[in-house]
Amino acid sequence: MSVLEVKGLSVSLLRYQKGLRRQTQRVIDDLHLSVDAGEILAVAGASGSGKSLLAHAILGILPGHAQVSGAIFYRGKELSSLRRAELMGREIAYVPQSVLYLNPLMRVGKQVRTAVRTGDPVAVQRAAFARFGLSPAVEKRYPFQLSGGMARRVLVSIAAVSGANLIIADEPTPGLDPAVIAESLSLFRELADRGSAVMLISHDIGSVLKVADRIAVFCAGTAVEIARAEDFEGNGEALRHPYSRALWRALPQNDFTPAPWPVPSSPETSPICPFARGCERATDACFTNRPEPTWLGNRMVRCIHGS
Ligand SMILES: Nc1ncnc2c1ncn2[C@@H]1O[C@H](COP(=O)(O)OP(=O)(O)OP(=O)(O)O)[C@@H](O)[C@H]1O
Ligand code: NI
Repeated sequence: MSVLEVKGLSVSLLRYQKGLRRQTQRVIDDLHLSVDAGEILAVAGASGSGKSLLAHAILGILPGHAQVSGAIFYRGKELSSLRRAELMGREIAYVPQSVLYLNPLMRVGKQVRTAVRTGDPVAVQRAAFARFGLSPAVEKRYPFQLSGGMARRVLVSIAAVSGANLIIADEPTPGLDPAVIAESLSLFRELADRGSAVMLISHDIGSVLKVADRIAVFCAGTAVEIARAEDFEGNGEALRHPYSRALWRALPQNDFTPAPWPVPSSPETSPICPFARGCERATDACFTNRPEPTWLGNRMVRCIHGS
C-alpha cells in the first residue's frame, strides 16, 4: 500500500480579472500519483505548472476559495481535515517553498527542537545544524536575523529531525551553495532509505534525478508521465511522453535542445490532448479525446501513442 495516493485531483481557483470580475481557473487537472515507503518521487515541471498547489492540496492549505475534487489517501485512508491536523508535524512533514513559514516569534533552534520526535531535542537539533553548516550561534536567532539560505537550511533541519513517514519538500534547495544542495538531497535519500515516503518538488529535473526513484513530469496542472529515474538517459528513448523527452533534451547536459512546439501553460478546457497541436505523433484521435492515464506497474503515461 502506498503511503500517499492522489486520485483524480482537480483544483480550481478564483482569479480577479479587471475590476471586480472573477473567473475560475483550473490549476490542477485530474492528477493521479502515489508515493511508496522508501522512495523519492520527484515532481518536476515548469514554473507555474501547479507543483506547489499540489503540495498545498495534500497538506490542506489551499486558499479558502479553492474548489477541490478527487481524493487524497494517506496509508490507505482518505485524508480528512481532522486526520490531517493530527498527522501534520508528526507523521507528515512539510518543507515549504517559502521561508516565511517559519514562526517569526520563536528562536529557530527551538522551532527545530519542537519537531524532534526521538532522542534529546537539544542534541538532535545541534546535530542537524552541524550537518547543514549552521553554527551553534544560529540557534538563538529569530527568522528575520537569518539569510534566505540559512532559513532554508533550518526548514530542512525540521524535516530531518521529524522522523515523519511522509515528507513533502517544495523546492528545498534554491539559493543554497552546491555543497549544501548535495547535503540536502542526500538527506532526503537517507530519509527514504530509512523508510519514509518523500515527495520532492522541483523545477530542476537535473538535480532531483540524482536522488529520486521516480519522476512525475508535471505540465499544465497534471502529471503527463511518471517514469523511473533510469529512464532519463541517452536521447530519452525510454521516456514515453513527448513532453518528458523535450524536458530531458532541454537540459544543459543534453545541449539545451528546445521543445519543438509551444508548451501548454494551464489545463486545457477542451477535450483534446493538450499537446496535440504541435506534436509530431498526433493523429485524429488526439484531437477528439483527452488521454487517460495508462499504468505500467508504477509508471504512467498520458499519451495514446506512449504505451
Ligand atoms: N492563491 C492563488 N490564487 C490564484 N492563483 C494562484 C494562487 N496560487 C497559485 N496560483 C496560480 O496557479 C498556478 C500554479 O501555481 P504553483 O505555485 O502551484 O506553480 P509551481 O509549479 O509551484 O511554480 P514554481 O516552480 O514557480 O514554484 C500559477 O498559474 C499561479 O499563478
Ligand atoms: Ni512552487
